[in-house]
Amino acid sequence: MSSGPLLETDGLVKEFGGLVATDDVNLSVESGERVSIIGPNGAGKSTLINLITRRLDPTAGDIRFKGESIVGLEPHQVVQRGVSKSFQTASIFPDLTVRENAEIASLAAEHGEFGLNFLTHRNNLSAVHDLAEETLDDVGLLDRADTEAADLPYGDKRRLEIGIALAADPDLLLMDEPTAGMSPEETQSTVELVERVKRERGLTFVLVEHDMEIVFSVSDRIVVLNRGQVIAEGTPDEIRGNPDVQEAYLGGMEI
Ligand SMILES: Nc1ncnc2c1ncn2[C@@H]1O[C@H](COP(=O)(O)OP(=O)(O)OP(=O)(O)O)[C@@H](O)[C@H]1O
Repeated sequence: MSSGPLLETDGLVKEFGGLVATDDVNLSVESGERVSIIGPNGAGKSTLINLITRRLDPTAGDIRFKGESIVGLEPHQVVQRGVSKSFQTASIFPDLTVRENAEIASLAAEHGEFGLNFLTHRNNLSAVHDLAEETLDDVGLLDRADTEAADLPYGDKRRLEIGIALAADPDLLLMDEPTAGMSPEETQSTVELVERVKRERGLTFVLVEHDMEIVFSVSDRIVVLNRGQVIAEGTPDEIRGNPDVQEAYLGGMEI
């Protein structure tokens, strides 16, 4: 394992037809760092995340995790290397209980493409059980462990999604708009959850988020994308007053 950044993109480009969604992005995330990616609609934030998780193939450039290129890997292999993604993905199995969902997530990270054979053995795998239990406790769902996931209220489902991502015990957690569609109360409790996990697990994360209050409260560093390019990066204080950032958001939100 190298002593360089945990995650590094090098000249990363993604084109869709004639549209350049990611334009020569050089992103670097140190272990233990919390980085938020912001930018107006269509700036390329989700594309960048999907490139890192290998849901999309880059047109050019490289992505290194722990010093090794991951561009040739399948999505599940990236998870096994230690990258988890939460939100905006249908990661929950609705017919299974909350606990089973968390256990499957830890199994999947351990074993890669999982099959039913792992499910039948899950009760013997105490490490998997313990990690799932600990994770449900972290996300405040332990008392609902035996509930079918489909029966959870919306906010709890989103917490379970975080739990599923954490149950893989990731070195890097990617979060794409964790509070989208949430009520103010659910948003508040998700922010508290992210802050607690940040504190207790010392997790490295990359967050895509429109809500500036959240971004400014949880980030060590903010990277601003506009039309696929990084136009600014810095601490929350540096970004708040940056004229290029204000310009990119003109007509959009005040930050
Ligand atoms: N699969 C795709 N095929 C074609 N164009 C795409 C595809 N995915 C994204 N795009 C385009 O790439 C650009 C960047 O989109 P992306 O979703 O990454 O932006 P974003 O910053 O996440 O936006 P938002 O804040 O609205 O979610 C947009 O112009 C979008 O229309």
